[in-house]
Amino acid sequence: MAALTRVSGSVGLISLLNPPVNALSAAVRQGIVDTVRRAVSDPQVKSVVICGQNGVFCGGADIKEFGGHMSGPPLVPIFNTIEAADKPVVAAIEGSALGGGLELALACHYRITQSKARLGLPEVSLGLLPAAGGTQRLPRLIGVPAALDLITTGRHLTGAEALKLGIVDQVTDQNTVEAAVKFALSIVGQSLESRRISTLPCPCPADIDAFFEGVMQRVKKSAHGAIAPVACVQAVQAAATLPFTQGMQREQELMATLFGSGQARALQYCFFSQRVVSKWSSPSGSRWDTSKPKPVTKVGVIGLGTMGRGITVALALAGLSVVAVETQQQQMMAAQHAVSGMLERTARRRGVSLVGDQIRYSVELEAVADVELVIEAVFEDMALKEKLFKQLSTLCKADTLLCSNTSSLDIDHLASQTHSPQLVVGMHFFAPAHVMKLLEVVYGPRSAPQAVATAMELGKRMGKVSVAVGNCSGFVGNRMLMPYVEEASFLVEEGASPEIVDRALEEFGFPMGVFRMSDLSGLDVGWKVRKARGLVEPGQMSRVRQGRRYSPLGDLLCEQGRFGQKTGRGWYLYDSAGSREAQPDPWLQSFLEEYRARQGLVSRRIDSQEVLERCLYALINEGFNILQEGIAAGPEDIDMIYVFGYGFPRHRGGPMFYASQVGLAQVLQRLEHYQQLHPDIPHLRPSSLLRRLVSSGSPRIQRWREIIRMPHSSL
Ligand SMILES: CC/C=C\CC(=O)SCCNC(=O)CCNC(=O)[C@H](O)C(C)(C)COP(=O)(O)OP(=O)(O)OC[C@H]1O[C@@H](n2cnc3c(N)ncnc32)[C@H](O)[C@@H]1OP(=O)(O)O
Repeated sequence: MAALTRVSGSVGLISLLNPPVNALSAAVRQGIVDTVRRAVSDPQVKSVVICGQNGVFCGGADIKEFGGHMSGPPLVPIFNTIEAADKPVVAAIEGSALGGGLELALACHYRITQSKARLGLPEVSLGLLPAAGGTQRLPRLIGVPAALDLITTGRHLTGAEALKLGIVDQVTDQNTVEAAVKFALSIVGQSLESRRISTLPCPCPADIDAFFEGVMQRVKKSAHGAIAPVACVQAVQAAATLPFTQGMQREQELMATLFGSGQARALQYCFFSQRVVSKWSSPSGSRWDTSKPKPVTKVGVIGLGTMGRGITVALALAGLSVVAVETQQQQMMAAQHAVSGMLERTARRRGVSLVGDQIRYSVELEAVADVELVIEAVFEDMALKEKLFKQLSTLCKADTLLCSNTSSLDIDHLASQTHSPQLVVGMHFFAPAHVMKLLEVVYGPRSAPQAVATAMELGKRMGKVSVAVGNCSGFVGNRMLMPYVEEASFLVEEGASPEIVDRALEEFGFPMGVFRMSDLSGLDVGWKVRKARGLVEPGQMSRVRQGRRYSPLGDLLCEQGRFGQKTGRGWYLYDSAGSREAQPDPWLQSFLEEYRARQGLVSRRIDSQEVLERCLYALINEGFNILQEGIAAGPEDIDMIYVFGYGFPRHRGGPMFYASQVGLAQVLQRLEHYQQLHPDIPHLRPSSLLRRLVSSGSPRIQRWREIIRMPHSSL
């Protein structure tokens, strides 16, 4: 798993051999031990270069090994041996040097990198910390603030950025291994004293205690309950305050705590789930590996409201040509101005040059006649969309893909308006579309595999996590959201306040609770949807509609003009329209008291456990229904939708993984309990798939797909 050859007479070239990313599996670690020993003891070898096979240096520790019994030599002594070698060792970094891969490079005496290579310590995103000396060597090399930034965020740097920070010694656009070999030849015989990072003092800010106190406060606030970022700060603090050996001990202790935690398991599940969802399949048998995407260079976007603007920006940033269409000149000009501003800000933040000249604006629908793919982003109005799809089907090229950004409408119905229903899919983006990572790609029974593959591929090019899902009202994300939001309203009817509900959900790890989120996105959005479904009865307070329990609270607030942040009042009170500082509203409290009195509801004390169980288990239960119906191919699809689109805390793995950790039997038992108390709430009725999984012994989540596919009685 690692090979040693002698090149240019005296350079020992060690190549890591573990495709695709040369992860540091037990065999690779053993290979490094053996090859380093041979290189160091060979008198003909005067210097050493370590590289990775196939243009990738090393993707870090083998994450697959984390779940089982770890065997083979540990990394820390291997890296210490490399650093202590009396011959210069040079890391030749191509592709990626991540996690243990970068720690290996930091143990070398010199680092040479390709300019486009990706370097970083992303362990925090796996619920871990860089525990092969990364938290102790990096601050010594580049100083505490810069190291903290990289270690607590896990962000990747390019080779060029790494040079600026002082992580690498040289960047090359030529053959990196050849450059490293040449460099290794040039440094033979030079002192290595100053090149052993573990021996360097750690450059620290002046008032170190105050500095770490401030950092810890910031990190805790943005971690939303994740423990790894906090442990990363503690480990770097050890580098700043302790000698190297003691710092390493502290690093190991902190790692041991993280390693066994449920959070690390959840985050590692997310890592693999993100890759699982890219390998999509549909019940019709089409699959990612048998469906070839169509090449797309030019995309039309119809409707330049908030969503259309964000989609236009995301497409332009991905290097595609865009034809952006609005109906009126004035709206088009306003959109053009807004898009330019968004592009400018994003380009500045990402440090890339400005793009924008590949966007053409028009008020004529015919402008999209020659594009390969259209994304419709007009108002959520079926009649309007029907008309548009009919027009597009006539004016676009025969093989143009027609996609809708609808968040809940029937894709199949839209497809039936066109001459080629097989070329219609949903591309459901999340606001702001140029920022949010999630894309739901919605296929109908008639969607061609190539149409799905093309939308998935386009999403990938736009940097999205694309998840293929079946067609149903609300698809996966919004369909599951409905019971979650409804439960929150029922709890408020029964005695909770919006603050109690939101606090419980925020302590669980959501960046915002239901009501703060509703105020942010606008209460009128859900009101419109409920009106379209015939649920709204103006001025009425009845709590049963369409044969099931209904909370009219949201409608009543809208009738008062309380639309949330934009009107300065919603579930909370704001200083002014548009302000973000939510305050509890005494008016709302009296309104709720009066409402409960008129409904004959006796307010009771509701604790955070009930909030979590009722909101989350209702959401999870709908997830099981979705799995059972084949709308989502597996629990990973649902979890990635919730993590990337709905702020579900990543360190909990997503709703379905969370359910598996709580225990399916427990989830079932609590749903049964609440269903008995609230027989008029259908979404608390346990899904038959949940029952089936429990009666199959609650298998590991990785086995659910298999059980879902097994033929079963519907009784
Ligand atoms: C004592 C502890 C010391 C150190 C701790 C660590 O090092 S933890 C690991 C830290 N490293 C990472 O987090 C890097 C993870 N990998 C990536 O970010 C990307 O895979 C990478 C390297 C940038 C390559 O991206 P690319 O898009 O080219 O490929 P993809 O992500 O699809 O990966 C290809 C397949 O390789 C598998 N894989 C990647 N990294 C690892 C890894 N570190 N361990 C095990 N397996 C890894 C990945 O799952 C893909 O597998 P597949 O079966 O094809 O889906």
